[in-house]
Amino acid sequence: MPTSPRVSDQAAPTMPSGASSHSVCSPAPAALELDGVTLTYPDGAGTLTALDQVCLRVGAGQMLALVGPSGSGKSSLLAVAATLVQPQHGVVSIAGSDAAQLSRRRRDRLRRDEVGMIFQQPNLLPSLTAREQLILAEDMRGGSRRSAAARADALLEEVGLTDAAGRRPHELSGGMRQRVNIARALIGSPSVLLVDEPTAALDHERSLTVVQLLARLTIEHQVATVMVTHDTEYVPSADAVATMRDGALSRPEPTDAGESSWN
Ligand SMILES: Nc1ncnc2c1ncn2[C@@H]1O[C@H](COP(=O)(O)OP(=O)(O)OP(=O)(O)O)[C@@H](O)[C@H]1O
Repeated sequence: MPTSPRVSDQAAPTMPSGASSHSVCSPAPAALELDGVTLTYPDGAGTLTALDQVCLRVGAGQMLALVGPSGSGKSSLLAVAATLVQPQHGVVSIAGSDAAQLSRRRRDRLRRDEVGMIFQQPNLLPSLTAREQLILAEDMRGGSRRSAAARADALLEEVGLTDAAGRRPHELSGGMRQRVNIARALIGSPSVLLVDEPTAALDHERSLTVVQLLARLTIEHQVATVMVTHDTEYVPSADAVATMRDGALSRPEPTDAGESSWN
C-alpha cells in the first residue's frame, strides 16, 4: 500500500497557460487524470498534434489497456502522464496534484514518489542481483536501507521470485527479468503505474503471466495502471480498454473483468 510522502504543496490557484479552469471530463478526483490534454510537436513549418484533447481517469486499483496503431500517440500519452513532457493545453493530475502547478523540483518529486514506470526492456544493472536492483532503486529515492531490504524481499515474494533473489540478470529468464522490473517499479509505493509494451520481448506464456501479474498487483497495491499493448489478446486482463487514433483517445470500454469496477 502507498506509504511514501505525498506532494501536497501545490502552488496558489493560478492556472497554467492554456489550462482550463473547469474539468472537461469529470469533477471527481482519480489517481491519474488527464483533462483536455493537447500535445503538439514542431513539424517543419507547422505542428503535429500527438495528443488531441485527451481526457482520461484511472482510479486506484484500476488497470486500463491502451491500444492503437503505431504513431497514434500512445507513448506520448505515457510521457505526459509521467510528467516527463508538458502538454501545451490541459491538466495532468497525479494523486490529486496538478503537475503544471508545481515547480520543476516538486514535479520531479511527484514523479519519483507517485509514478512507477515499466518499459519493454527491463534495463536491469548486469552486476546486481534481483534483490539489489530493488534496494538500489529505493536507496535512490532516499529510503532507508533497512526498510528497502524488507520491502524488496516482500515484493520479490509477491512476484514469485524469492528463490531467485540472489541471481543476476543473465541468470534470469526474460519473464523473470520483467517481474524484477515490475517489483522495482512498485518499491516506491507509487499511485500510478505506466507500462509500455511489457510483453514485447516475451513469448506467449510468459507474456500472459506478466500481464496477469500486473492486473493482480494493480489491485493489491491499489495503483492506477495504464498499460500500452499492441497485442489485444492481453486486453481482457485489464479493467477497461481505450484506443488511440491520430492523437484522440476513445472512451474507455470496460472489459468483462472490469464491468463492475470501472467508473
Ligand atoms: N519528440 C518528438 N518530436 C516530434 N514528433 C514526435 C516526437 N515524439 C513523437 N512524435 C510524433 O508524434 C506522433 C505520436 O507518436 P507516439 O510515439 O506517441 O505514438 P505511438 O502510438 O506510441 O507509436 P508506437 O506504437 O510506434 O510507439 C507520431 O507522429 C510521432 O512521429
